[in-house]
Amino acid sequence: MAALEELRKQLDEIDDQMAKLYEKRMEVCSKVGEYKIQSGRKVFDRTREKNKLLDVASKVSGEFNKKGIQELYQQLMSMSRKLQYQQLVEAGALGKLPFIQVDSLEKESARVVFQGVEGAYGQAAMQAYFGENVNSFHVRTFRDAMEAIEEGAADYAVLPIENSSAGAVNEMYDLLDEFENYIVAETIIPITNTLSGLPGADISDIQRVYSKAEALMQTSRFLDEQAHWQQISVVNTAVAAKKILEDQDKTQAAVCSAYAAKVYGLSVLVDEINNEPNNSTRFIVVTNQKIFLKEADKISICFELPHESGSLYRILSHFIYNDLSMTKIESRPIEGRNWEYRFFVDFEGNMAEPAVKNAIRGLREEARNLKILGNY
Ligand SMILES: C=C(O[C@@H]1C=C(C(=O)O)C=C[C@H]1O)C(=O)O
Repeated sequence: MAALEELRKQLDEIDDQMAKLYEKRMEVCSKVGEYKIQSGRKVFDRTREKNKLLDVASKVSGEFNKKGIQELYQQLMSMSRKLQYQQLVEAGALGKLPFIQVDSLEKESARVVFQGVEGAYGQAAMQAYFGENVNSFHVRTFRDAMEAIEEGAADYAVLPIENSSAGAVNEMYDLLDEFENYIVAETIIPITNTLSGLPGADISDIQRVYSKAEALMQTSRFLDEQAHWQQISVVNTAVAAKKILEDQDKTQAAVCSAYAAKVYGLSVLVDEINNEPNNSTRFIVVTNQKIFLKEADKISICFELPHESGSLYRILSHFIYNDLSMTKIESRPIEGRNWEYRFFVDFEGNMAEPAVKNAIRGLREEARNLKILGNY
């Protein structure tokens, strides 16, 4: 016991020195920051940091210590950069915001596009955000919707980005990177499947059930209880509902939303037949203008990283040191570059806040092809 106390005393003495040296180092870094503000030089100097890591590693012995001191210095230099970015913010040297702040969106006169057909969940999400009387049209694919926005054929698109049980809609992430369109809002709607049939039909009449394959799977427990029901897959839940109306056959039913049932004049025979209750989908509202709402509190970005050990760690440190809470991270393969990835990160904040400006500044310097997908 006495030996431990003695050793800890030694550690305390060393740490006293280290703390003083840390403070001294940061003071010098702050002078470097002032110099950079005056001279307009960039905060991050990749070559200098690389050399510094080699230099400190050469001053200690053994692989374990070489790695350890490099890790320590990566952290020290990251903190030094954070301090300098803060100085830049305080000196007002961060320039204009990359997006224009608006008080509200012009919802009434807007023309909005969704993917699918009448009665699709995308339409329900659109109406949840823009109201039932919205001026809208629909297109066949997500890409068609993104093109309609880019060309200006529509002011906004409402598109799914994530389902609570099935996860990310991968194609949307790729399209957000590819197109110069931006997220301005999001809306979450419950995805509650029903069994719907012709008015007057009874559940005992049913012999065939139509729906999209995913919806048949999401409701498999309910459907499989009726062993004699034939399950038939069609392209869309709303298409299934439409078929029931057109065929006028009481033995047929659709697995679709209550909304699609309403659109095609069907009766809900059994409500909420999902295996998983609380199944919901998050939809984003996309436009071709770089705007954000005053009360926006979430930012989505994407970036690529150099193939180096620690590069993701260094990027993520910008969130930590600016006290920003990261809410989501996804990665997608980069087309044409096997086993390289583009990262998509959501974090809390508004672009007008200094901490966010600070983080974006740092991220832009250190990540490749940083793109701000929107603040909403
Ligand atoms: C302090 C500087 O700024 C940054 C931080 C460094 C450090 O803490 O040693 C090194 C290079 C820069 O990325 C500098 O440019 O010297």
